[in-house]
Amino acid sequence: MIRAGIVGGTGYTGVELLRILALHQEVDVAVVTSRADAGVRVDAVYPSLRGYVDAVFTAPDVEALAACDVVFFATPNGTAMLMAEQLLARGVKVIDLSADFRLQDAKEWSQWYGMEHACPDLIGEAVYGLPEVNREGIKTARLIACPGCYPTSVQLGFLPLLEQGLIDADHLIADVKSGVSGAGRKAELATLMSECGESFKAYAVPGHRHLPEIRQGLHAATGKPVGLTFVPHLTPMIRGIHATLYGRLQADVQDLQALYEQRYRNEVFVDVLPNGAHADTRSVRGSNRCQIAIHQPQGGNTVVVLSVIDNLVKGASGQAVQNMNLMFGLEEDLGLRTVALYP
Ligand SMILES: NC(=O)C1=CN([C@@H]2O[C@H](COP(=O)(O)OP(=O)(O)OC[C@H]3O[C@@H](n4cnc5c(N)ncnc54)[C@H](OP(=O)(O)O)[C@@H]3O)[C@@H](O)[C@H]2O)C=CC1
Ligand SMILES: CC(=O)N[C@@H](CCC(=O)OP(=O)(O)O)C(=O)O
Repeated sequence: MIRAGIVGGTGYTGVELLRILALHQEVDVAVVTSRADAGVRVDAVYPSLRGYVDAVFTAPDVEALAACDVVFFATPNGTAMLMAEQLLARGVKVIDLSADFRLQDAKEWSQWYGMEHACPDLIGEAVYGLPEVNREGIKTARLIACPGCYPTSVQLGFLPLLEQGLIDADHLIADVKSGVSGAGRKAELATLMSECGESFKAYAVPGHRHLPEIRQGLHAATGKPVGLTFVPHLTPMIRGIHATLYGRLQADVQDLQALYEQRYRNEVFVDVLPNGAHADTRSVRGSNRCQIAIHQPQGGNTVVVLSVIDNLVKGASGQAVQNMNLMFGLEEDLGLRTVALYP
């Protein structure tokens, strides 16, 4: 059995990791941390896990975590980078759900995240955990930087077109909506029901910290810097990301549908919907799938891609477990064979 540790087990991505790993036949959750709930049983905080997780929250402690085979960081940005080096030195694999190792340029990371990086030397070693792009690198990695939720939906949606050079990479638009669990479990005015319920708004239009991450991934796909307008929105739903992506075709493409089906034909977690479909977040809720629909309105030269994920699953904890499966030579979908909750 793989001994797993979770730092930040009381947060939304932490409890989602617990939900998935509770039924993963190759994993034993050995350590789960919370500073606020140290000493409290996991199933006392989350009764949904009664009978599935027999563990008590402990304060984060490198010695206890070093006894694990793999440690997931489901913590705010700036936390994993303080412990990753020590754990790696002790032979522990690290899967970081936060943004600490996502950007390859430490200076750019500091500008967007407003802090100095604690271990810039490790950034080059980290493998960006998007299996549909980096599967081979993930298999041999010691340190995984899990993609952000918005970046997962946007990259999977744009990749087939950019890899083939079919759209103008200087003028990409990603208009993306997120449910409120994307903001985490901590109390915040903006995510109170009376603030965000019955309402809908864009935010961070001048620049969101996922912009450089998306640009980095799309640059790698197309081989040159991309021009991207990314506008995130907060919607009054709990889970889900809906990305509406726009690109200007610069070549005559016979069959966009076939292009997407071909690109993702071997991807168990990317589902290209039939021609003319409209993807909805409800159909991926609780599952590790990204569903994609492709449109070319009125046969013009603008392509519209709809890409949906559950931010807590394919956008975070499910993708983290997908990465773990690859790192440990397991079947990629072990523990992740779930059908979305509906309605
Ligand atoms: N929510 C989402 O949809 C997604 C989130 N992410 C990223 O995943 C990470 C976790 O997000 P989320 O679960 O939403 O966050 P939450 O705010 O819901 O949970 C954070 C967790 O981290 C713990 N924690 C906070 N500060 C520290 C610290 N300094 N040291 C150790 N533990 C700490 C908290 O417990 P305690 O304070 O008791 O220790 C809590 O368990 C973030 O980096 C987020 O950006 C990525 C993709 C999607
Ligand atoms: C709705 C909402 O508030 N979403 C978050 C996305 C946070 C997130 O998941 O951030 P990382 O992927 O970088 O860790 C935000 O915009 O800050």
